[in-house]
Amino acid sequence: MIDLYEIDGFLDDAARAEIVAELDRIGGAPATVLSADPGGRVQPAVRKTTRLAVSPETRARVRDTLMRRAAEIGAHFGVELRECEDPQFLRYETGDFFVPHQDGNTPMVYDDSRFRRVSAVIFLSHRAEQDAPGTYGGGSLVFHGPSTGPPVQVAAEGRPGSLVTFRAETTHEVTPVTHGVRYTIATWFR
Ligand SMILES: O=C(O)CCC(=O)C(=O)O
Ligand SMILES: [Fe+2]
Repeated sequence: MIDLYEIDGFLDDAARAEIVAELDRIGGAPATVLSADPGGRVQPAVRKTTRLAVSPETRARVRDTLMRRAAEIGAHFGVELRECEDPQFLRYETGDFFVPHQDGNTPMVYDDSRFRRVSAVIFLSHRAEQDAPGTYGGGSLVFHGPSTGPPVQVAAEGRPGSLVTFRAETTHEVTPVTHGVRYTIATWFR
């Protein structure tokens, strides 16, 4: 079973629109992209997305909103969540993706990610089959069931302003974006 805990309207529409406007502004200025390589792309075979450097106020605002729901989210997963990492603001353009991976709490990797208990993704953009301004296509956040069982795949609804949380060891991917720009915020509760 894939255990997802979703909160619709996690960000109200005014807050969501303000964040999108800020991301649109930053997205046009490649110099502000946080990344090791000059193009702002990391490990292109694994992941193609851009992390945007938003203002400290916006980061703090999103983090506060997340922490206000930490007890509720932790109760769902039966774990105590004390803190969350600095939220990452992600921009996926046409062709961008993130291959199946786990965010943490997995025996495969022994690094700081092992302290991640619950992953959280906030959806900011409108999804639409047809290419229309302000929408994106493709870019589904798809969860995969345990490799020991029959193949199970579940896609998040991804309504704008909604939050989806899942155990950090749950395998998930973002399928390639086919048109438009997809913005999400990702963070991890510990
Ligand atoms: O953008 C998303 O929907 C998910 C991002 C993700 O999986 C990650 O940053 O680890
Ligand atoms: Fe992830």
